[in-house]
Amino acid sequence: MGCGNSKSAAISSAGGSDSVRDNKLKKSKIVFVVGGPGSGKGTQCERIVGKYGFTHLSTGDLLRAEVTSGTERGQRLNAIMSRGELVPMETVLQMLKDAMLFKVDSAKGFLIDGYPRELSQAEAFEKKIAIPKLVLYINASSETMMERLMNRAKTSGRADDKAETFKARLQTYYEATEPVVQRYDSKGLVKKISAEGTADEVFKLVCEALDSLK
Ligand SMILES: Nc1ncnc2c1ncn2[C@@H]1O[C@H](COP(=O)(O)OP(=O)(O)OP(=O)(O)O)[C@@H](O)[C@H]1O
Ligand SMILES: Nc1ncnc2c1ncn2[C@H]1C[C@H](O)[C@@H](COP(=O)(O)O)O1
Ligand SMILES: [Mg+2]
Repeated sequence: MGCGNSKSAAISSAGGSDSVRDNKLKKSKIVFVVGGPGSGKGTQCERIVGKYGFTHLSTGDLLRAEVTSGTERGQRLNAIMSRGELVPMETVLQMLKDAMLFKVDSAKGFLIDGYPRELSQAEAFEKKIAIPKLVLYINASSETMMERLMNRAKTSGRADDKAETFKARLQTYYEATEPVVQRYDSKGLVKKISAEGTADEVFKLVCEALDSLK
């Protein structure tokens, strides 16, 4: 895959035994970026990378790369994603961990965009990878998200940028992902960002939240 997230690539990049590499991950600065479909997670992550030099990993991008590679697994994933449903956690967590291991030596911190999307994903990540330092909750109304996605659909080529799929994704988001925000809020880790303004305005709020991390 484009980001080199295969097990062997991860091993040759990070060096050391499995437990040494796992320990490096455990100590890394991890920020979850959570929000509804089209809220602007990817847009803000791009800007954060520019200013803070974090490594951005989007689970949606990792999955789409697998789809593009044309494997049988990619075809199965594509069918699930086109329906607006979540793919099995084992698949996405292994892809994510491999991608993190590949970058662990050079990353100043990780922006994990689109994961966790359900409570079981949060629990598995904490058990197998690390506890996040912060959760950036990118919050926009369903009307704003719909409008943004319908705009993106004109150029994105994404199979899930359709009105019907948006409704399913939104339902998945409210039912499965919002409880994740509540879980981390109760631990004091959530910074809620209003994403209704322009991308520049939202970025200002994001920077305030990230600066509080130092
Ligand atoms: N603050 C903003 N104001 C207006 N448009 C925005 C803003 N932020 C993002 N957009 C636009 O909205 C669309 C969705 O943004 P983006 O792809 O960043 O969302 P996302 O949360 O990553 O979505 P997904 O979950 O579907 O991957 C894009 O076309 C982007 O350019
Ligand atoms: N963490 C995830 N778990 C299950 N499925 C996922 C995850 N991240 C992405 N996906 C699937 C389902 C989403 O609708 C699509 C697109 O993701 P996005 O983050 O919106 O690009 O991929
Ligand atoms: Mg995105």
